[in-house]
Amino acid sequence: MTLQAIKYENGTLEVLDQLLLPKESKYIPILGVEDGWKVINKMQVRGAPAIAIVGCLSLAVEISKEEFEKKKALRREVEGKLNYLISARPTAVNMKQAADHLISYINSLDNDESVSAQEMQARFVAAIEAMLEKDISDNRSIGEFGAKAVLNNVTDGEQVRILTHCNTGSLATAYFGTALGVVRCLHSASRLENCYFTETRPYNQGARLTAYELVHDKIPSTLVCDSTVAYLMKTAQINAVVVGADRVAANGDTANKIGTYQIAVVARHHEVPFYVAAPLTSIDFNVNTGDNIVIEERPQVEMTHINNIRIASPGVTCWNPAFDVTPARLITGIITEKGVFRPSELSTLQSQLQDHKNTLPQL
Ligand SMILES: CSC[C@@H](O)[C@@H](O)C(=O)COP(=O)(O)O
Repeated sequence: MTLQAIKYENGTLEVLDQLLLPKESKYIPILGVEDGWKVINKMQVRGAPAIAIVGCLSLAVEISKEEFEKKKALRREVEGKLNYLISARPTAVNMKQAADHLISYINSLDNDESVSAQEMQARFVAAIEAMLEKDISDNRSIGEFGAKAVLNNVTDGEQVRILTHCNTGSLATAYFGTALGVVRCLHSASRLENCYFTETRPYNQGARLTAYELVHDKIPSTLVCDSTVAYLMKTAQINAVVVGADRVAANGDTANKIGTYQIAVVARHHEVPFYVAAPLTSIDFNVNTGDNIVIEERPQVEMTHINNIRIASPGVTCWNPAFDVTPARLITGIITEKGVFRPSELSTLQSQLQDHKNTLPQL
């Protein structure tokens, strides 16, 4: 049984507090948008797809409790609150894509005179609830396409050694995961020899969260320090690197957890294929290249302290960017729910992105 970080049922939402993991598994009740914004901003919930799902579900929780006599009032509230949720963290694009789509949807319901205020409210909440199921099925497809791509490069029956970074599993998505979904698929096909994964300083998504998931699922795995990657590739014959994404630019440049770029450089040096696994909602066709992606900078205290204990010398100055951008030329393929694409093929995906939008409630 894979971990469930987001629990939602009939207008009630709880999220696993990822700041307490692995010491404590405690769920936080989310009573509305303000709670949703806080858990995202404090990184109690993190990972691009999970941020979007929790943000939108927090809105569903809030508006489910309200009564709207006028459709315009509902539309205004939805638009204002979605824009507020986008501001919780800037780099991952999934919340923004979800907000844009939901705003178009609420506008279309508002303009449709046959739809009452109550029906508009119910249909809007149902549209958000559908995101959960869609994320799970997209992750399964990403896992299958990714496993196939990795296995294409090895002989029949050979087991593979994968390296991943950060946390991209059930804790970062609705369920199953993206890059970690690929690892899960390889493992269930008995084709995974080992999954190596980095600590991912300073928030330690690897040591705390990926370790928690892999141990929980009994997947063969080894934790390495971030600084071990080059030596690992020299000595362990890694078959592929698979990482997630927070925002993929139209040219394929990819923003992901800090440290991803240096892993891609090392992978190229050692001729190891480097894959990005991400749903279509992580691709931002409005941004031409990675130079235009805003990189979030986090508080210094995340570097100087671990669990409130100071590890860095007092008075030191820190720089704590949460993400970096891997240039498209270092990326072998982008694994999506529609298949694996070279960065140069991304433009052909734009029409499929339109299909994806059409699978959500018809506008
Ligand atoms: C499926 S999660 C993909 C990315 O969001 C993930 O790799 C990552 O960088 C998460 O960063 P975080 O700062 O923990 O939200």
